[in-house]
Amino acid sequence: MPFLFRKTEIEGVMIVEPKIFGDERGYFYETYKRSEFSKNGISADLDQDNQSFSKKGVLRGLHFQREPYAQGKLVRAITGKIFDVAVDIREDSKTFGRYVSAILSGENKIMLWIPEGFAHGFLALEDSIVHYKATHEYNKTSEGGIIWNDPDINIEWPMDPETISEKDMAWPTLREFRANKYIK
Ligand SMILES: Cc1cn([C@H]2C[C@H](O)[C@@H](COP(=O)(O)OP(=O)(O)O[C@H]3O[C@H](C)C(=O)[C@H](O)[C@H]3O)O2)c(=O)[nH]c1=O
Repeated sequence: MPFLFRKTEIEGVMIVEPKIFGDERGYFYETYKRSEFSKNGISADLDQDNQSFSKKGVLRGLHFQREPYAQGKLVRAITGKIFDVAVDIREDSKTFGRYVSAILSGENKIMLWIPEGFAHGFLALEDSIVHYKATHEYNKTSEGGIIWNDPDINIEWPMDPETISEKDMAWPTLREFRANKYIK
């Protein structure tokens, strides 16, 4: 079994633990396998790969793309350590506005699967290189965001962020986002 899939407290969000093959040279492991992921209900249509480097203390997010460009994401830290967060913004979800967090690191090699309909962000607990696969390609005009310290979501970040982009500081709260969505 090359992967162990574990459910989380939010329907659809999965922790994925790869099987690491270590030997005297180092290690090898599969980071994605269409057949295994599809069997476990994870989309096979991963259209884009991303990689970003974040210095310790950088917070990126909380981002999403609106339909029909909503992105499911398979996130992992290649090096360093991040506090990864997925916020359920699926209007009809019983866990709307709730979040799941996971520590992803080069050391633990754990991946987080985040389905479409979530806002995603992370805080770099160390200098970190993050790689993620996404189910739709980047579509700038459909980009949206929620402010990282939304009081209703109340994410318990493990440390205060040191660097947040101007764009990320300007996102609305989830409550404001929902209200604006219904203003025609
Ligand atoms: C996301 C993206 C960005 N870009 C360009 C646009 C900007 O000129 C530059 C930096 O983009 P941005 O500041 O949005 O990068 P992040 O803050 O890391 O955004 C990501 O952060 C959180 C954690 C996510 O989950 C999203 O995938 C993504 O929004 O890369 C592209 O060319 N393609 C892309 O797919």
